[in-house]
Amino acid sequence: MNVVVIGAGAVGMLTTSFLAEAGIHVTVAVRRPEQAQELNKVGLRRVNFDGTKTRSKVVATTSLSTLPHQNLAVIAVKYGQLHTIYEELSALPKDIPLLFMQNGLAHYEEALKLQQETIAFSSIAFGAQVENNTTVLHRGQGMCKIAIARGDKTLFLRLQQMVNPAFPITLAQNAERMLFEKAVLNSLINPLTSILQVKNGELLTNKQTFLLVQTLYKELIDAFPGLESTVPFSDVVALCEKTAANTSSMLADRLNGRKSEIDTIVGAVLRKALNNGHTLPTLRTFYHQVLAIEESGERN
Ligand SMILES: NC(=O)C1=CN([C@@H]2O[C@H](COP(=O)(O)OP(=O)(O)OC[C@H]3O[C@@H](n4cnc5c(N)ncnc54)[C@H](OP(=O)(O)O)[C@@H]3O)[C@@H](O)[C@H]2O)C=CC1
Ligand SMILES: CC(C)(CO)C(=O)C(=O)O
Repeated sequence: MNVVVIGAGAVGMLTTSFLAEAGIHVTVAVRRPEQAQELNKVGLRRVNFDGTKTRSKVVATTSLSTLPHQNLAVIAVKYGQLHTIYEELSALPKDIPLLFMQNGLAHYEEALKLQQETIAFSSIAFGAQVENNTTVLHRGQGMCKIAIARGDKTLFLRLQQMVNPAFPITLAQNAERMLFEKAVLNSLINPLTSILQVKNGELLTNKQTFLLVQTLYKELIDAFPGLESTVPFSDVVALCEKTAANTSSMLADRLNGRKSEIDTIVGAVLRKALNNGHTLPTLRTFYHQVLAIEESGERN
């Protein structure tokens, strides 16, 4: 099987590493020539939770259009970078399934406008952190849920059987609902970790942050009837525990002076709640705090 992964950041490198380990021929499409050169020269290194290292041989390119036919394209750039690749994605053959790995909700409608026959989305409950151009840290084992919004699921069933138990894949039914539930989890974790500059695990171990997570959760379940049964509080705790050592993607953005995904994650949840007549004052405060930090242009 030939798979191209677009974007060799935290999620892209981790996914590439596990796919390559399963015997899949993976090409990574990156935007910086120096990253492509390094990956082609030394391969991709994954540091596992126990400190062991796994090295995979991958092919890296900066040109998506010159690739031979692929069985799947995995899109692992951030939401804010998607607009830079939509044109290239539309130029890919219609029969190449596309798998979008972003957190948040805004990409859902946009991706479905592409011409490809099979469009799938994922909801990731693992942690990944970039160490350098060729090294990724696996920072918490968790499920990669895939939901096929349109098209054929055969390829994803094959993928599910091929990969490593350390990178479990499960198929979900309703892509939009799956993304919403993940956006709720991210709304509980990401803004707080970014504002307070703490790793995910500290949200549980610090009594004050735990209280804030509980307050946010209460607000969310009041606004969305039924949410308590599909995203029980125990899932929030489990995600923080499993990714305890991870720097959330929103904190990673802050530390690297990049614009975060606050609007596609928290902004989207706030807008949905407002449609139900709920303003979510605590979450709204954190939303504006993250935006204010970004607007200040701070550099760490
Ligand atoms: N990190 C995590 O633990 C988790 C992240 N997620 C989600 O996964 C998605 C990806 O996040 P993450 O991996 O952390 O982000 P990163 O910033 O680590 O990676 C994004 C990568 O995309 C690359 N990129 C940007 N534009 C292009 C382009 N035009 N062509 C090729 N590559 C490009 C960037 O390249 P460059 O290095 O050159 O800037 C960067 O390497 C996000 O939506 C995030 O919310 C979900 C769960 C966990
Ligand atoms: C799974 C989790 C919470 C891992 O940190 C994540 O989705 C993120 O960082 O964006």
